Amino acid sequence: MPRTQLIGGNWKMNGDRNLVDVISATLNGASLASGVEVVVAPPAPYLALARSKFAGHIGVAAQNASSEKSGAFTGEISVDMLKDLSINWVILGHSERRELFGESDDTIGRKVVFAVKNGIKVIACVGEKLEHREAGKTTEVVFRQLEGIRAHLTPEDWAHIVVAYEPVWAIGTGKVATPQQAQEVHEQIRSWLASHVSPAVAEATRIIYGGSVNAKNSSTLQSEKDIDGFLVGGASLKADDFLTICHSKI
Ligand SMILES: O=C[C@H](O)COP(=O)(O)O
Repeated sequence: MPRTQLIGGNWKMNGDRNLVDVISATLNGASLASGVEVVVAPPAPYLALARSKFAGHIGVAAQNASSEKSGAFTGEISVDMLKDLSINWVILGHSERRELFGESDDTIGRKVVFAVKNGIKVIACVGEKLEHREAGKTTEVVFRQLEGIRAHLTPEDWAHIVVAYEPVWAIGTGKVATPQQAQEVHEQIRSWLASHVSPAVAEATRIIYGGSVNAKNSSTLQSEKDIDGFLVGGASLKADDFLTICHSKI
C-alpha cells in the first residue's frame, strides 16, 4: 500500500498570530491532494490559536514535549496539556534540541515513548553533522539515534511515528542534500527498520526529509522512492512556498 506523504512545517521560534492567520487561510482554502497529510508546528504560545484556525484535516504539532507527566519542570510542556488543546503531534529529537538544549538519545527516546504511549503522534528526527558525513559515519550516527528511540518502543508503537532524516549540515544552510544523498540514507533507515523492528514496520513507516527544502527543490526530492515527504523549516513560514511544497508530489 502506498504510504501517505507527510509535509510538516516546523516554524521553530518564528511567527506570530498574524502568521497563524496567513498560513491557515492559505492551507484551509487549498485543495490538498489525497495521499498528502499536512502538519504545522508553530511555537507553543500559538498552539491553541493554530488548532482553532487550521481546518481539522491539517494537523498541528508541538515542537517539544516532556517525558514527565506533570510536576516541577519549569518551562516544560506536558503531553496532557497538548491533548487538552487537541494537539495530536509533536516533533522530538530535532538537532536543535539535541545540540542547543543537550537532549541525549536516551532523553529523546523517553520523550518519544511517553508521547506515543499517551496518544500523541511523533515526528522523530535523526541526522548526522557534516563532520560525521565526511568521516563516513553517517549511518553509524543515524542508527545510534534510531536505536535510542527503538529501545523504548514495541513494534506496534511505530504506527504512530514518522522518522525525519535531517542532515544537520543541510538545516537552514541552503545546502540541500541531493535527491541521491537523501534517498541513500532513507533506504538505509528503511533497511535498519526491517532488521531491527520488522519488515512490515519498515514498509509502513514514513521517512521524511528535512534540510533546506524549498518550493524549487521539493518535487525532485519527492520523486525518490523512499522519501515520503518533508519537514520544512524556513520555507514553511512563506504561505505560497509551503503550499507549493505540499503539492510537490505528482
Ligand atoms: O525542522 C526543519 C528542519 O530543521 C529544516 O529547516 P530548514 O528547512 O530551514 O533547513
